[in-house]
Amino acid sequence: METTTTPAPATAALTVRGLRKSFGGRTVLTGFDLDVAPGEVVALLGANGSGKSTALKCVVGLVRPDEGRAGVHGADLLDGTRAAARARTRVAMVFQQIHLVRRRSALDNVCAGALGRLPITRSWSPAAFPRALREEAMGCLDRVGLAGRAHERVGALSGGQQQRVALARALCQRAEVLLADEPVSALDPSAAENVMAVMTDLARTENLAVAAVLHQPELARRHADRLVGLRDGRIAFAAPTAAVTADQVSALYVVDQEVPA
Ligand SMILES: Nc1ncnc2c1ncn2[C@@H]1O[C@H](COP(=O)(O)OP(=O)(O)OP(=O)(O)O)[C@@H](O)[C@H]1O
Repeated sequence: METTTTPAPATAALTVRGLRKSFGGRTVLTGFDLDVAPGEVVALLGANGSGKSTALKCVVGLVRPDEGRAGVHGADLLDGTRAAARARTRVAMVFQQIHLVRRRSALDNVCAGALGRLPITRSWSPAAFPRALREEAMGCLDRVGLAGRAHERVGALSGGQQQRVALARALCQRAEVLLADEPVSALDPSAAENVMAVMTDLARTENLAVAAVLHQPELARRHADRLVGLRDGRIAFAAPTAAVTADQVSALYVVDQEVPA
């Protein structure tokens, strides 16, 4: 398959270069580059097993890449130093399976987004969250349209609302980069559209750089500024959304197509 790429944005918040990862001798990701500018939404597309999640997990250190670099505004994320660990707090991750504490309130969960920047003695106790933080968290919930549900248990909220709480938590983390791994795959079409709209709005208004793995190409077309297509662990295309053809997207999902070595 022909690979097409366009130049990276001039000032990227997230810069990824040359990621490679193998599991048990099998290369599942190679030559992975990505740039995401502040306020930009980039969608990662590709068939099951094409390496999308591995790419995002490498960026935040959940998976250790064999090769490659990643940085946020020039600060290295992966060099193993304490500075890199600090830099990783500038990157938030939202998953398909929502990682919230269901028995805690939405507000407490959003406050928890700030744990990485609070003194280490703070415990996971709502009473320990400073008033200023609770006010900030309330503002974050307001940004995703859930201020009115702040004191409800997360477990009582719908999947779409929970995903919006997860986005509010990322805001409270004061993240500059948001990586979302299939954030709407478990949602019905209307909730998926709503969560994508909230995420895109946050990118624009909070200057967040967003990279999202999506399984719905049409949703990606409606919300993303650029599309990155992965096939068999390699980038097949990376271009502004309008420049990517339907055939290029379809080719990502063709099962038995021969791929040049
Ligand atoms: N921890 C692991 N150990 C071994 N193999 C793994 C591991 N994580 C991922 N893989 C393999 O790496 C390949 C890429 O997986 P990855 O989850 O990145 O794909 P994906 O594009 O996100 O797929 P999906 O859309 O199904 O989530 C797959 O073949 C997968 O089985």
